[in-house]
Amino acid sequence: MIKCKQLTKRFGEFAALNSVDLSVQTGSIFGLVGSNGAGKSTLLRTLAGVYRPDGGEATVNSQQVFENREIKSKLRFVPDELRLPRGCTLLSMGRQLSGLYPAWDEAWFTELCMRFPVNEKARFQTLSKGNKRQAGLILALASRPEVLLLDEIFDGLDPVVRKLVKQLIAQEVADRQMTVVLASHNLREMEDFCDTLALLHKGGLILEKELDELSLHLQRVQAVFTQAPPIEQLKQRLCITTFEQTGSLITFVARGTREDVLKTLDEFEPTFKETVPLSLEEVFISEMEAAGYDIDKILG
Ligand SMILES: Nc1ncnc2c1ncn2[C@@H]1O[C@H](COP(=O)(O)OP(=O)(O)OP(=O)(O)O)[C@@H](O)[C@H]1O
Repeated sequence: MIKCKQLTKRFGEFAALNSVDLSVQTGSIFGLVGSNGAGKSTLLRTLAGVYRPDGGEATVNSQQVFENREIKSKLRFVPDELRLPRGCTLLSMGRQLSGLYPAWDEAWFTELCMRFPVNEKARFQTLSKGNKRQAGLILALASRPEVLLLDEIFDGLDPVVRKLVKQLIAQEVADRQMTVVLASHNLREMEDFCDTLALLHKGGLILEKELDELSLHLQRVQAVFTQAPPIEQLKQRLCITTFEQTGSLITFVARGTREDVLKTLDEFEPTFKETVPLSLEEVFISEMEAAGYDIDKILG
């Protein structure tokens, strides 16, 4: 399990991470979202042991990560801009890393090089941005890490490769209980992939929820009434987060299970009712507004 307790990281006087508490279950995929400068990369780098915390702690399996060789050998971090020594290729890097990571799997490395459309013999500097990312991920996966930390891994990848990346990671999580933390700006990308999502803002964690919990407890409902319903009473009976009325059609988002919300709505005798799925972005926006945050200022 990964844990951050009151984790703080400063650059000079500026706190890029400010007393962050979070835990990531072993064998889960944890998504970090937030606007530019929220602290996502700093959090990943601190979890990877690149930065020493200035306060609190970051642990993997109850051990501090910073300057801990044993933990670091089980963990791989793929930064958003991977830099490798001049002149090296994916193949030559693989040879070097095979001696450094005890769990390195050469057969898996060869298979990954075949499955990704990247030239393993080309000089790394000459690869495209997307191919560099793929190379970084191949090197990380081939070392069979227990913990995989990914910064904007989907950026610059085409849809076919994005799907392959998701498949491979999901397979490693299912087969070996690998734990994944990934940062992204793109909520939609995380929607069908993460078990838990956390939102960082100005170095603080403002929301952390399991995806099932997020989507099961908010319903968007459309309903039609022959006679205007008592709106205030309806709002009181249902825990409504957003409400709109266009003629006889009302649309609202309410908290609760689908069954409970529709049952309560029946008391007002609509002539028509249906629930419409909410996107993860909409769920997040409702949750943020409920927590008193101005979403436009946060997600930019
Ligand atoms: N090495 C550094 N020195 C000084 N300030 C830094 C350093 N690294 C990050 N910061 C600052 O810390 C804050 C958080 O940066 P970080 O890169 O973690 O954000 P982010 O959420 O990953 O942003 P983005 O989505 O733009 O990549 C920013 O204000 C950034 O300018």
